[in-house]
Amino acid sequence: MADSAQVPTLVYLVTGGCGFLGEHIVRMLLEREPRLRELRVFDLHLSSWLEELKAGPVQVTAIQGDVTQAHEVAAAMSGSHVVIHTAGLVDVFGKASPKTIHKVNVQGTKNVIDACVQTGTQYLVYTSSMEVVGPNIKGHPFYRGNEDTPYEAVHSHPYPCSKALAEQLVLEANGRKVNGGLPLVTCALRPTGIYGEGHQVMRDFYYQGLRFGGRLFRAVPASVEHGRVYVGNVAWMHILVARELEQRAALMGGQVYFCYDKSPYKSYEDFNMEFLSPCGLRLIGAHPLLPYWLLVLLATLNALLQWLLRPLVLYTPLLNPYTLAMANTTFTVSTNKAQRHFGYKPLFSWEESRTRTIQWVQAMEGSAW
Ligand SMILES: NC(=O)c1ccc[n+]([C@@H]2O[C@H](COP(=O)([O-])OP(=O)(O)OC[C@H]3O[C@@H](n4cnc5c(N)ncnc54)[C@H](O)[C@@H]3O)[C@@H](O)[C@H]2O)c1
Ligand SMILES: CC(C)CCC[C@@H](C)[C@H]1CC[C@H]2[C@@H]3[C@H](O)C=C4C[C@@H](O)CC[C@]4(C)[C@H]3CC[C@]12C
Repeated sequence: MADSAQVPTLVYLVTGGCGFLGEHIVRMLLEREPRLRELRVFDLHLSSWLEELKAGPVQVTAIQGDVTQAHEVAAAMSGSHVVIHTAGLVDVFGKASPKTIHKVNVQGTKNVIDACVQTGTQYLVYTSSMEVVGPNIKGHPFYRGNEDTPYEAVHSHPYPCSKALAEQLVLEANGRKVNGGLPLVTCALRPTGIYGEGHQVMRDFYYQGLRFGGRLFRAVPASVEHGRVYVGNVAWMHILVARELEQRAALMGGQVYFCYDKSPYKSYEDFNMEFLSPCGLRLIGAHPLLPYWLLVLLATLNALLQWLLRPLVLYTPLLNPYTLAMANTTFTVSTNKAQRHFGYKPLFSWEESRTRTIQWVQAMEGSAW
């Protein structure tokens, strides 16, 4: 990569750049990567906010494309120095078929790697997921673990299976020769549950609360800790990794990093209430209102209904056996690997992350605020 602080020379491509995380990465790159000459935003669905970014000093190129189409990926990537591959099908609710999830997340990632090789793009940052590790199907807790903590990573759900396979492809591709003879340098970032402005599941919980007269009902014990990380800090980690991969290729190439910040360890619901309480919602119950066996029954019923109704309508409630197991299994990380390897420190404090997220909820349409 060229090294001039004055003359912007670099071309970045962000796949999935119009998604929840992708938008934060795109906006932050424009604000905080002075070496950027062109930013290519590749997504299946292009958002209208991209237009306003085109007025800035960096050339922003919007590319409507599909990662499952190898030729579209290669055409978009030609001449780029760095690719941040964040496009993915995030589905644990049964909206898409297992085959589609595999195609987008695994074949899509393979196409990105092949396009790097074909076009000579040397640096690849992949957005993986904590789910590559767990929670596993046995519900084993992962308590304040790090990248080296032993854990039996066994999955059955299509989403974590696809993320694990894709991550493996990315890590194995490290060191492959790209067009021109230089080695490909790859690494994978594993966010825990991301929150912040634009988070769809938070939006769903908020509207569900409004429908129940400003109340949400506790379903998960407060003692179960669920790892969460602010979207701005996840975006910042991607930008730092992309920036440092060249200089620290030997150290960082082929590595995985959990995404972390100072967000507190809490249960999924208690954590959400950090934002939803100041917006007028209440979480009812110090303990789960329904016994666990009944929740399992309801989740199973939902899964059955989803299957029965599939020919007529897509029924995709938040509660299903997989989401229940996720919310009920402690999974938290405690690590400083990203700081040691590339100097990461969270850009946003917990207080800033919280304030920004609250302001976003308060600005939502139909807000009780
Ligand atoms: N949201 C989380 O809590 C979380 C946690 C860990 C990891 N991740 C990972 O982060 C990445 C981004 O997730 P997100 O929450 O922003 O999801 P998102 O759905 O908001 O964004 C994904 C983007 O990818 C695009 N996309 C989907 N299929 C595509 C295709 N075939 N071709 C091109 N673009 C396509 C979508 O249009 C969307 O803009 C994903 O890879 C996901 O696995 C998310
Ligand atoms: C008991 C129910 C009422 C509560 C349901 C909550 C459920 C919708 C939440 C709980 C945990 C959430 C997942 C977790 O934060 C991590 C990830 C990893 C990421 O790669 C994609 C999103 C995902 C699966 C979250 C989805 C929503 C979950 C399952």
